[in-house]
Amino acid sequence: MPFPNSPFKYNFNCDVLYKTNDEPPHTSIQFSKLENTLKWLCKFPKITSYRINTLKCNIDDIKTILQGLLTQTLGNVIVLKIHPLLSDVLILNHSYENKNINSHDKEVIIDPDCAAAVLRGAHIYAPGVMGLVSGVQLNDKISIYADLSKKCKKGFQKTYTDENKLFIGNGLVKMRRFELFGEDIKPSGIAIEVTETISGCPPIGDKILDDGLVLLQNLPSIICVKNLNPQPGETILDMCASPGNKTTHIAALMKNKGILVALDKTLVKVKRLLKNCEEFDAKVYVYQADSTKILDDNASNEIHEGPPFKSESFDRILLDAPCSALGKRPQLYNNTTEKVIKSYVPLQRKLFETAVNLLKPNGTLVFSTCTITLAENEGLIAWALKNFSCLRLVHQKFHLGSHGWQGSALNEDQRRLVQRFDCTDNVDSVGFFIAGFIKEIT
Ligand SMILES: C[S@@+](CC[C@H](N)C(=O)[O-])C[C@H]1O[C@@H](n2cnc3c(N)ncnc32)[C@H](O)[C@@H]1O
Repeated sequence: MPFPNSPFKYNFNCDVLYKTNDEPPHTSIQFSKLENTLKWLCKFPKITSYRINTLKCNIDDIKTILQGLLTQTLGNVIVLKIHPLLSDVLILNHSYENKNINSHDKEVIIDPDCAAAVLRGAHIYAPGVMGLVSGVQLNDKISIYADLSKKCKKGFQKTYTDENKLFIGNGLVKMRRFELFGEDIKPSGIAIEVTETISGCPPIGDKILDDGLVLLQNLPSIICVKNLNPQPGETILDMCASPGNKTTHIAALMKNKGILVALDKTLVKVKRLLKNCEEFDAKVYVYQADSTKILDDNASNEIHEGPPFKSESFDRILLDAPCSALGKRPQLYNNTTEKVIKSYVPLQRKLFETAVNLLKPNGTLVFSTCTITLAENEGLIAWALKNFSCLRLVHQKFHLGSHGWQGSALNEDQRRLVQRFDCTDNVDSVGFFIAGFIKEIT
């Protein structure tokens, strides 16, 4: 099948992307804009970025190791560079697409989420495998197909003939059928080692992730923390922190000096956050908490002892809010609904209000989401500016995205201060939004 034009299973009114929850429906939405956005969501980014953990290593050493790995895997095709503006980031441009790679007779069928990870450089882990033709042996060459209908039954053993089967690359078999499928079998580990994909992204992602030296992290996420601008010795709060990709970056920029508190609502996510902080040698005070309920002016505990906290406790706060997460790329299958997409704004407003109260005068608040809807981004910022007169929207030093969308939510000047990563920017990364505020001294 040709590459898909939309990740969404259900059609929804495009207003859900292009208007705030408070506005009446637009009449003038350009449908070509929607079409471009949906196509862009399905496509893989042409850039891969790695953040180096400066608490444990230096970028030149890691560049040499990674370039060695790349050369070993692909020859000298791809050159790794230090990002011109971000001294702790290595980037790979793989702007060619491997359209002409040949397929093999044997095939493996994987689910769409696993396929999206493969297109970004991951190998295929056992849980992502849906079907594998019978008779394959270890190290057989095999072609990889994504099941975009999500109809393939686990353990399927013939050639899959569904019309929504998408060829995404080739690999080598590392697990056989009896190791993958069966009533009592809960397989783990790499099932297929990917050798080439249609995205051109080199399959080295997983090999470097284990030891807390390097993180495969999208540029907008990195820029978000750079704009928070954490300083050694400060008191900083990461309100929605798990898995900790931004927390560990904040700790590195603070050089582990000061107080960094990271919270998440869910216990399993807190455990993951703790593990990552440990792996990255990041000094972080981690707690399980609902960040809408962490403000209490009668609190008598020290900040590093965890919530609740008094008003004006923190120099800087990151609110990387729970959101509809529509910015992930590539996205090959998404069964979300209009109702779910619209459900995040009330929670984001509560979290935001708590953040404003917890911020010291002159403190910095960064709000971000990994989604593209107007309501959760420009709409939320317009609401914040209307309700918190102490807040001033500020210029972001690292501004690589495009400006905010036109529409009733923000005026021209305000739109220039927020940054949006979507199909209108020059970065070609994932969908993301960042706004930075200073709390004025009143
Ligand atoms: C976008 S993710 C955060 C990603 C993280 N900042 C990173 O870069 O690795 C949002 C997180 O918010 C958490 N969350 C949702 N509601 C919350 C609440 N009321 N209080 C605290 N955390 C919450 C979710 O469990 C989820 O882990």
